[in-house]
Amino acid sequence: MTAGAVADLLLAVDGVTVAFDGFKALDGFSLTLQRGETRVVIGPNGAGKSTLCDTIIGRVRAASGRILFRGEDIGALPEQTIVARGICRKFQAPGVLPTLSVGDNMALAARRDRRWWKSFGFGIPAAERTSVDAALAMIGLADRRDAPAGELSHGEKQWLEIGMVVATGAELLLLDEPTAGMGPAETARTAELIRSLGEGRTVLVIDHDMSFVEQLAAPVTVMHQGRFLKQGSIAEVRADPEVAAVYLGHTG
Ligand SMILES: Nc1ncnc2c1ncn2[C@@H]1O[C@H](COP(=O)(O)OP(=O)(O)OP(=O)(O)O)[C@@H](O)[C@H]1O
Repeated sequence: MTAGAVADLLLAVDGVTVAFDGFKALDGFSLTLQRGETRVVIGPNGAGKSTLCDTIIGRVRAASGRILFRGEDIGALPEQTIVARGICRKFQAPGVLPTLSVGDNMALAARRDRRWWKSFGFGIPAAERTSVDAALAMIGLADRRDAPAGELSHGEKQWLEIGMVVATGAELLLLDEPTAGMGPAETARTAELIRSLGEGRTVLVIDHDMSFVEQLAAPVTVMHQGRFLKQGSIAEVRADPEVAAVYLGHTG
């Protein structure tokens, strides 16, 4: 690895093992992410993808191995501290507050001062308003700003939540099955949205919808039984017989 590559290294999952009652959900798993990279992690059910996200964000503890974010070991930090350092996770199910407006959901996510309940209702700082406006425009919901978030379609709620993850200002975004429950048109729009996140963000996407993964046009890491199996373009992993045997063969 060159000196530049080391300087641009944002996340290193280094030989991480996570055991649940002796069962290894992650088994010496390693992965590195460069700043500005979008990476897709795929693998069959139970491969350990969600456990990987849980471990990065501090919800699950590794029995061994290290997780380095910006070169610092975050493996023992509480989830809140990890989030404050710049990692944000979007879960499969949308977690927007349905009675609040689309704009207010976004404003909450954008608040740097987490004591929002003290200041909410007294207006939001100009810088945060700008990031709220930018995030609403990015997800294509600027004209729904005043609508209660509960009135959005399933896909729109997922996009709002992706926008909220972006509005937090986190440098590393973990997107866990962002197309769950979506049809083809919404899936295509989601791929476009994630591609538009561009250079400024580092994004780790977990999914097993192969048409979505193809549309993301990002490097793919394949997991199997908690272990690293392969890495490459979607075309490369699709053509790999070992991958086909454990995963693609099952999905057609
Ligand atoms: N809290 C837990 N306690 C016990 N076993 C768990 C726990 N969490 C996950 N596992 C097991 O660890 C393995 C990996 O699960 P994980 O959810 O990470 O896989 P996944 O690749 O995300 O699967 P899916 O695609 O089905 O979401 C599975 O066998 C699962 O049953």
